[in-house]
Amino acid sequence: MNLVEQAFSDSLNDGASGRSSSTSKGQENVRRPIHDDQELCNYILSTVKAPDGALMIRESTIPGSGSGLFTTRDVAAGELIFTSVPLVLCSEVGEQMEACDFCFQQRRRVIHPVEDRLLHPGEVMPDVYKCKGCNLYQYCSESCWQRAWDTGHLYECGLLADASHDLDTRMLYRILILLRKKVLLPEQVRALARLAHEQDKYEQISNDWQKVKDIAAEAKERMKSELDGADVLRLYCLIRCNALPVDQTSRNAPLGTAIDLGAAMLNHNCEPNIVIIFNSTRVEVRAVNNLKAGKELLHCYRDIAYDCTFRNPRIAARYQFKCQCDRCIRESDRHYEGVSPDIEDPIMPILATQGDLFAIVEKAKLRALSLSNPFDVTPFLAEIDELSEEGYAGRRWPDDLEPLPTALKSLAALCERQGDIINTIKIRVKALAFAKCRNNLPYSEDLVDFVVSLRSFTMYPHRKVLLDGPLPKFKEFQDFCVGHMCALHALMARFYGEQGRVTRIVREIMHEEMDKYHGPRPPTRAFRRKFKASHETILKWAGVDAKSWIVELS
Ligand SMILES: C[S@@+](CC[C@H](N)C(=O)[O-])C[C@H]1O[C@@H](n2cnc3c(N)ncnc32)[C@H](O)[C@@H]1O
Repeated sequence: MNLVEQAFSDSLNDGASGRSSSTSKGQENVRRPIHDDQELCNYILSTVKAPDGALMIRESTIPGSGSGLFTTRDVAAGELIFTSVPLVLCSEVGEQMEACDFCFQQRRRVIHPVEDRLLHPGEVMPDVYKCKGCNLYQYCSESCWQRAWDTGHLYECGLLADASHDLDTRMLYRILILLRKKVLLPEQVRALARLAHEQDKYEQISNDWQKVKDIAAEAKERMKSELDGADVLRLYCLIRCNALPVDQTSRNAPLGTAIDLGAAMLNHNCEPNIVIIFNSTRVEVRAVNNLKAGKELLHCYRDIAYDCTFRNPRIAARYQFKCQCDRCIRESDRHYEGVSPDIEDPIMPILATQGDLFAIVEKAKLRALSLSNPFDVTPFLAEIDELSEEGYAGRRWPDDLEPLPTALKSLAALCERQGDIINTIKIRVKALAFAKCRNNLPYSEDLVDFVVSLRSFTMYPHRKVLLDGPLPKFKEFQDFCVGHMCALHALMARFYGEQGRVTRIVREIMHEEMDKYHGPRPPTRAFRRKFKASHETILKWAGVDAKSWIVELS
């Protein structure tokens, strides 16, 4: 074992009062809390950039959840709390993946990955560059590949033949090789080794414990690690508990995963008070609410837009805890209210409908992508309606309950691909009106897509369909578009900061839109009145109740 591996192993075993029961029988494995080790806390806090003394690691306010990260100053909504550069990053790979394993620029959204602008209609990104050695990792360009090679890929490339596509497994390979080649520093790996791992819970509860052990054993072999097999297994559990999705949109399609010491101190709540944005490879943590000094910073680990029936099993499987926050309790209670007495447990039929809704979208995708068939969205919308009628354990599926809004958004995206702009807008209006929470990243991303499609519609006032269809008038679409642009800009400033790249892009298109607009200026009362009336007309046209989507323009 080299010095770095030794430091890692010593710290893994020093952080616990004993080894895992699987490695040293009879000894209980109790992890020493991070907040009890001031030196470690100081080191972790030194890895993040925050105003002096603005953060603190203490015992979490969530019972039984160990340590947590707290702000020691008042923070306003939208303010940057800290930034950091992760210790290790690892990108998704595979046919559909476009993530660059060096710079992690977001290529899968309507915003250009590096230039400060939206993509032009039909604009496609250049092809990704695949490493010729491993034929696995992908890069934006040869120069990104070269930089990735120089900073570590050269050590792992030759060991990755037929390697797993699973992200956690590749993160494990990568960390093992960085330890072996002493790319990480001893103080970094000492802190890494002290992160939560929940190995005992995995071992007792997880159905795939044998698989977990096999993956760790294969990783040790493949990466020629000299760490003890038990330490490699612990490292794998630790990755699963702490890896942060590299996701600039929170739409469940991360570009990869990252281990960041500061972010690894954040505990989970389904109604988070912070948001994490990846700006290329940099982690940016912002407040979503005004936070008083002394408040614990809480992040939603995953699936924020989804309901607890979908979100909780995924969180439990990965992080080994059952979330008991107020939102989970509210959502769970709702499923039991008003259920017919002959239904023993409403959860099973609800899960079945969730699956069926996803299946309709898959069918629509196949249909839309098949060359032989012109795509008509109507039968799929009808199927969704039919399923919704009784799908909520014999009652009507609630409009705001996922995956209904997501299914509609997916159908709208298919319509957009086919150039069916009217249905794109109509279905998107419906999906956004059904959104349950309008204070999170996935919603802001949906709003970006929405205003972009609206803009492409309002750009052409003489479009035939606007002149003779039974549609709201062009002016009403314009009021609607300008109002939503303003709402989007305010939301972006909160998530990305006033000077964030995405906020600047949105601001620019908002100004372009306003330059063409001849009505009263937002946010005057006259504009707000006009916007409200046009909003109601368009929602009615899309078949939704105006009260279901009220936009406050400030
Ligand atoms: C990324 S770490 C967060 C820091 C961790 N609390 C620590 O002491 O190192 C994730 C782990 O924290 C714990 N945790 C986070 N949020 C929790 C919650 N809401 N309820 C219970 N445990 C939680 C779980 O053990 C989870 O695997």
